[in-house]
Amino acid sequence: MVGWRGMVGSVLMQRMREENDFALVEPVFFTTSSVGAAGPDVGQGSAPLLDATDVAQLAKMDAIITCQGGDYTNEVYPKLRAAGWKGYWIDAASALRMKDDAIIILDPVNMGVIKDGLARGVKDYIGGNCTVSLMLMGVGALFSAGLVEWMTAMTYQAASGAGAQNMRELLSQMGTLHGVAAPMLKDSASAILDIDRVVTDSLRSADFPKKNFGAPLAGSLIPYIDKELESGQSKEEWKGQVETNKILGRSGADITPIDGICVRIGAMRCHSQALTIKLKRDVPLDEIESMIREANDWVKFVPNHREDSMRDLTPAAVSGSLTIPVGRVRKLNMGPDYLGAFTCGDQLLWGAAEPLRRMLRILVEA
Ligand SMILES: NC(=O)C1=CN([C@@H]2O[C@H](COP(=O)(O)OP(=O)(O)OC[C@H]3O[C@@H](n4cnc5c(N)ncnc54)[C@H](OP(=O)(O)O)[C@@H]3O)[C@@H](O)[C@H]2O)C=CC1
Ligand SMILES: N[C@@H](CC(=O)OP(=O)(O)O)C(=O)O
Repeated sequence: MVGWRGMVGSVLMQRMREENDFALVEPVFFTTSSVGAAGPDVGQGSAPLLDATDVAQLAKMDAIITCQGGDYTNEVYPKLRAAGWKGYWIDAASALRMKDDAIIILDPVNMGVIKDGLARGVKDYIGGNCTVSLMLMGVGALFSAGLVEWMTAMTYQAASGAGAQNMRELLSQMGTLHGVAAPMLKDSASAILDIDRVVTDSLRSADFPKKNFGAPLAGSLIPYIDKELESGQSKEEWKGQVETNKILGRSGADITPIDGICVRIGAMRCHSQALTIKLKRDVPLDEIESMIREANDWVKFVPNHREDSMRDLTPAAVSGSLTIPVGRVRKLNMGPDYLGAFTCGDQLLWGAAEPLRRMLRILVEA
């Protein structure tokens, strides 16, 4: 295990402990920074941490799970394969995702693709982009049933997707804004436009804490995630179509067009998405509801009512859980084959750590 103490890695460790996964394997812990320090005790005693760049040590492993990030993958993976290592590489980073002989893992949606990969001797199993995985956990059944002609996903992505430092910075920004307004908030007679003015001045001030995001997020939003591409899409937006189709095992003429605009908002660790789905035919809403409900054990269909939506379809309700609520499901004004939906999910769980630990189980149980 590499990258086990970072943010994604810590969630992975927590889930593996909860599910007693460590009892099934002989875990060996690596580090890029603290070689020789005591490794975690996951029920088999603690051993000194090994060097995560030592190819000879890594090559002794049957499988490597890494949450260390794309730079690490790009540095170490080619050396390991060049040294003849034939083990399984399970990775949270995007670096190898679109490689021809890599499978993007989301087993409740694409177990068939994973099993086919194992049978063909594929050795690289990579976690998908968080928004893509969370969307497919919610409405993947409609894709699998061949009902989707195209889809747009307009996202509302949490600070955690940008990293641990960004979660801290979001809270610092919130604190700063509250700080400038606090004296006036205490005075119930103060004018709301005066409060708004000091808050806006603070958002625009050079001192506002934005080193990590590069822009205010609290009290604002950031309509761009990941790198800029020549297509006009951000890289996060580009991933929507290529990764969804790859997860579903579709290529060439079978590809379903997907596009949208990805936006960072001030949630902590849950990504939300507003979906517009062009159906290939007019499917009754009760059939759509059944398909979504029955797709997997984690999806939760939320009736399209105000109270249910406010209670169950929010980052506050979902954070820290594996539940994927799908709600606001209704036919849009454009016609009976246009479906609207809203979904939300913890991007550190189904969006990052959970598919990795489940892949390890699939290997152990194969
Ligand atoms: N953030 C996200 O939402 C998602 C991230 N990913 C992928 O996972 C990768 C890892 O992301 P993330 O977990 O956010 O990265 P982190 O920055 O939290 O952790 C990465 C590494 O930093 C090192 N590190 C140094 N100082 C500390 C410290 N004080 N506490 C913990 N770790 C420390 C650890 O390596 P060491 O022990 O070797 O020092 C750790 O494994 C990303 O690069 C991305 O590719 C994938 C999906 C979602
Ligand atoms: N890009 C995602 C997080 C992430 O790590 O995605 P990917 O695994 O595709 O690089 C976000 O910022 O919310």
